[in-house]
Amino acid sequence: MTDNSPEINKIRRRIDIIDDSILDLLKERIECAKAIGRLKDEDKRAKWDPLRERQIYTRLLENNRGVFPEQALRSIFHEVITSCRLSQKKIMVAYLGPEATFTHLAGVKYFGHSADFKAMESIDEVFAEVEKGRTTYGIVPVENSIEGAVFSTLDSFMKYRVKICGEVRLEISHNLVCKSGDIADIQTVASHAQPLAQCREWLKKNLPRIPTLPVFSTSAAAQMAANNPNIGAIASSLAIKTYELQVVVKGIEDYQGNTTRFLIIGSKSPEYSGSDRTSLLIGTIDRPGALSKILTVLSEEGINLAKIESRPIKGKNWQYVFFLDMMGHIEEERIRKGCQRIKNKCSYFEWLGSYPTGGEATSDL
Ligand SMILES: O=C(O)C(=O)C[C@]1(C(=O)O)C=C[C@@H](O)C=C1
Repeated sequence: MTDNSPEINKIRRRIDIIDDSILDLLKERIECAKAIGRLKDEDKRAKWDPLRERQIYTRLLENNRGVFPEQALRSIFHEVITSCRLSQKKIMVAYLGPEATFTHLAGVKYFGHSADFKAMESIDEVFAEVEKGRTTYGIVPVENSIEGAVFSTLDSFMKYRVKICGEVRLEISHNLVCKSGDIADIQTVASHAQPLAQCREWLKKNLPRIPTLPVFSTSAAAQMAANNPNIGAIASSLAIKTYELQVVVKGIEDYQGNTTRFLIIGSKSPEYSGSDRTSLLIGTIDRPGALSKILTVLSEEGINLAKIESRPIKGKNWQYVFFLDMMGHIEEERIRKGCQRIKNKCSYFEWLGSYPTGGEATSDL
């Protein structure tokens, strides 16, 4: 028992009353959300309303006027709103497992702690799970700021019928871990191919004679390290706790600000939110200048192209598809018109979805 001054005890009683009021208000809020959920059911309307959610954050941050730490305020209301949304409709999210991968971390960041998560063994299986309707959503990595595109994700869009529903950015820091925490015990470094590539220079300099072993996820590597004292793993901070490992060296990535962008996939894209991205998958007609004609449409319609990526079509040598990301929502006239004009100039056209932009990358959870 600490011996507190009467002043401290008085303020603590005040804090207890405030916490109880916050809890009462949270209970009242979730009941309101459930009531809206029932009304939306009657009208067969989507539960998720990204525009309304964005308005809530904007209003609260404005009213806060910088008093409560902004990032913390966002995180608190993110948990509150996702929990209210989940009270209207339970969701299950498939992710590239096992537990504690960076994709799992990104999923928790996006959907909050109240969602149910299901670990899959490959990106392909995450897509299959969503397409078959066995989970409401899936989350997959799509690009890294250092290594570029995640090809298996792009290729899966050609194979499965799913829609993009959202995006989330996570700043990634890699840790070298092993069972003892002693670098001298490490005879092999295991990880997913991307983290191994992102730490290539560090490994070459600090562990020059130690072979690397690519495995299907950072968590699989962490699991191997937990079972074998001579295996080091490059893994997330969540994996250290989950698999009871010791940190050898923190932050071994070759470049700072290493950020991965993840996509949320589902059966239906959300409505206009006021700050959206639209993704397309197109095949161009094999004619000189075909791609430049498409880019001209974008500039004529005043559409901002955020990204373009090409992928070879499997089984058709030297033929390519393009993944295009543009700023705006398909419900906006200029995007709808731009897409229609692009469609007329393509051999293949698929709208992959329009969804709220992910904002700043953060590593906090
Ligand atoms: O306002 C609504 O439409 C709600 O369903 C409530 C609520 C919320 O908790 O504030 C929950 C889900 C929606 O995505 C938006 C907001």
